[in-house]
Amino acid sequence: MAVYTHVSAESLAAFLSRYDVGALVSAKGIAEGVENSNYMVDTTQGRYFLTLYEKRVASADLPFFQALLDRLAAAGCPVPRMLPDRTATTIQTLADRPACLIEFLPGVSLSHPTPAQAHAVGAAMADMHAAVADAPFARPNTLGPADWQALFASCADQLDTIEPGLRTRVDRSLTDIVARWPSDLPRSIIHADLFPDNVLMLDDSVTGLIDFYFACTDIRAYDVAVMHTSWAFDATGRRYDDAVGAAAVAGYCARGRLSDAERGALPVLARGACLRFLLTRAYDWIHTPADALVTRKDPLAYRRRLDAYEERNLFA
Ligand SMILES: Nc1ncnc2c1ncn2[C@@H]1O[C@H](COP(=O)(O)OP(=O)(O)OP(=O)(O)O)[C@@H](O)[C@H]1O
Ligand SMILES: N[C@@H](CCO)C(=O)O
Repeated sequence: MAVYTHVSAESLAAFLSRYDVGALVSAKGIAEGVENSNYMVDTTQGRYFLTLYEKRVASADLPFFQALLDRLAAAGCPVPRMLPDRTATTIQTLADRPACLIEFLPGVSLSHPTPAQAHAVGAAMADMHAAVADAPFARPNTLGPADWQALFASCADQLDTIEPGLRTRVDRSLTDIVARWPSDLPRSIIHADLFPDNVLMLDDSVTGLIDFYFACTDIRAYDVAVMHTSWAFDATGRRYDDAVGAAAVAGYCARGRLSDAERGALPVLARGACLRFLLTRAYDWIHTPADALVTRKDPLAYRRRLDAYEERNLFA
């Protein structure tokens, strides 16, 4: 359960009193998620989402996320805006953490998406990219290829405790992927983490794109690759669903465009995505304190995906 920071009812009521959102009725820690502490907050006027930002979100980046969400919402993308209080302050401090009150969106995250649902998500990603095409703000990717070596070094000694041979396995792919990483593909602001648990859906419609806290300026097709790695496999990374993977890419191309060069790069971009999530999951696996109320995500689910992308071209 991702509640690292506990907020007392008294401090939450005082926090809410800065907003025109009514009075606190109830608040519940949200079990999903591993990065931040999240609460679903009900007031006398409605339902809101409260996020306290933890380790991987730098408070200096919050104005970027706020501007991005405002821009996407203005363009009609289904994203939750960060709400301003009565003094127009959006980024607050609560329980010694940066914190924001956020719009609550309807929908549920899928565990077993169908091709039609994956198609809808691909299309929503293309709309998102179009909405930020000329955005006047940017953020570097702090979990891109230039960072993987340091991330690897920070957990290399313990990787074999997760699975014998994992250190050598990761090292081999890391060197090869970084050497092949494309440098000339179109870049834009990307979500960089559009997993099924970061998309809310009702039937085949996308009702929410959430969790933009890894959004950054990077290779646009990398976003498509991240989506493919997370939507086209089951949670364990053992079972690949070609129809779902193909539908996600087709949905993207129905509303956006992938050049031949972007398409040709998808296999190496997907391998890079696998490495990124394998490494952050491994880091968390090793460093999450035993008493943290969080379910650690399995790094091996991404080692298996990495194997699959290295065995054959899943975009052919
Ligand atoms: N604005 C929102 N409206 C409704 N539900 C939301 C909203 N934001 C998040 N949720 C719900 O809360 C869950 C956790 O949120 P989120 O994914 O942002 O957490 P996180 O800790 O940043 O996690 P992770 O990076 O692991 O995905 C989501 O899976 C979703 O069910
Ligand atoms: N979506 C990521 C968590 C954010 O880094 C994962 O499933 O590993």
